[in-house]
Amino acid sequence: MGHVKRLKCLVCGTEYDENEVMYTCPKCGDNGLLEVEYDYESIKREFTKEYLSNNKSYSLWRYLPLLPINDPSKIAPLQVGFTPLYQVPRIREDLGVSNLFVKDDGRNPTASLKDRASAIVVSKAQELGKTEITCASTGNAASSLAGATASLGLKSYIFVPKNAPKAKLTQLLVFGATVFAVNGTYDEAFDLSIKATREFGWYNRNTGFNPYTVEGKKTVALEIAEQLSFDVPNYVFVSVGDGNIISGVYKGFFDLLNLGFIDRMPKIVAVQAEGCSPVVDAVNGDGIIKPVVPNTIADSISVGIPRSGIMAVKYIKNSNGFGIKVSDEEILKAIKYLGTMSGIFAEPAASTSFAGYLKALKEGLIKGSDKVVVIITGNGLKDIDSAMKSVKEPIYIDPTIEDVKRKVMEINELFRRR
Ligand SMILES: Cc1ncc(COP(=O)(O)O)c(C=O)c1O
Ligand SMILES: N[C@@H](CCOP(=O)(O)O)C(=O)O
Repeated sequence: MGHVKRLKCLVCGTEYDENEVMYTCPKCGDNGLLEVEYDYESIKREFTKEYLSNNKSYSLWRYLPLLPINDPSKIAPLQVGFTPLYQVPRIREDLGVSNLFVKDDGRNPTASLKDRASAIVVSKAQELGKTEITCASTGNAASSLAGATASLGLKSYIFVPKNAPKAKLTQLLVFGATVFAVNGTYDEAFDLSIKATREFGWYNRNTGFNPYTVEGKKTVALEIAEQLSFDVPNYVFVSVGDGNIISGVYKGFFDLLNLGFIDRMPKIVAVQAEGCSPVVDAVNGDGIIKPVVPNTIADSISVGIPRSGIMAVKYIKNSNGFGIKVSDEEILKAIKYLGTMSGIFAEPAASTSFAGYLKALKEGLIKGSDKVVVIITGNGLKDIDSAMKSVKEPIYIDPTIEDVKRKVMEINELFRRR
């Protein structure tokens, strides 16, 4: 058995046994997000530094005692997690900063951080005997769910906006999901998937509904802490849509604090696009989420009604973090800068966190000596049409060495004139 003590409603505080409820608090309805609370004293007996040093698993299952899994024989087989934490030396030198790290979570099996949540939810579904799982998504959560269900032979029913980036749609189809391409927004797809859950009895993975997505996403923070030998950063920069990833980041560090692995919490920084910033506005304002009509190139964070928003705002404030907004132009520039200076390829929603870091540094909100981790949440290959907007066209040539020579001379001439 796992070490979950209870589920607690974030809104009214009612406590439930983990077998008592499946999704949100019955008293508060769809707003009643549940937090998963653990028996830290029993975890402490199992999960020690010695346990970690003897552990040969380099995936999120390395942290099994800290996860809500009761039957480890049911866990999903894809290799999720333990993504690289880079020191990015060229960027450090260019910006004159000494302590920057970039966590590349685009290196997960379906190329986004969402794999962490899907691994847990699908394993939970197996424990519950559910073979049909649904979710609403802008594409990444969906492809992670479809990949995880494919690995186990389960069925997935996916609701995505019909204009989701083609690579994300392609992943879904290749993984064999049943795809409902909704003539509407992600927010509409979300409501539809909840209705379908109630209609057909499918298990639902949706963020802000299923309490276990945060538990999967928190493993990114557990890894960051371990990769930094538990000397945690001052700041962690996270792109925000629904606010579920950032809640997971907080929760991971919070668990480690309660277990005595770390002695302070990093400040968690939310980054959103100027055209869709309900969480940042709430964090920097009165704390209340006001839904918006999204308008940003970063499709994955194009979320007008942040379903984990209440939790995200609470956690960001608890950590003494802050929120920052960036323009679409800054998001595209960050894709190019990160790619050119580190070899890391981020999709727009993922480069948003890095754009926020650059802006916070420029505006003096953080110092060059601060220890900072920027999380890259999804791979740039997910949305090459947007990435192409951040770069120039290639040099088109005839297949002759003369043409190559001519172009090289032109390039050298351009450099001389600069
Ligand atoms: C690549 C990427 N980055 C960031 C986010 C934001 O995560 P959240 O919606 O949990 O705030 C998402 C998905 O929502 C995403 O797919
Ligand atoms: N942009 C997200 C929306 C939902 O993702 P989730 O993991 O928070 O449920 C996506 O990737 O679809």
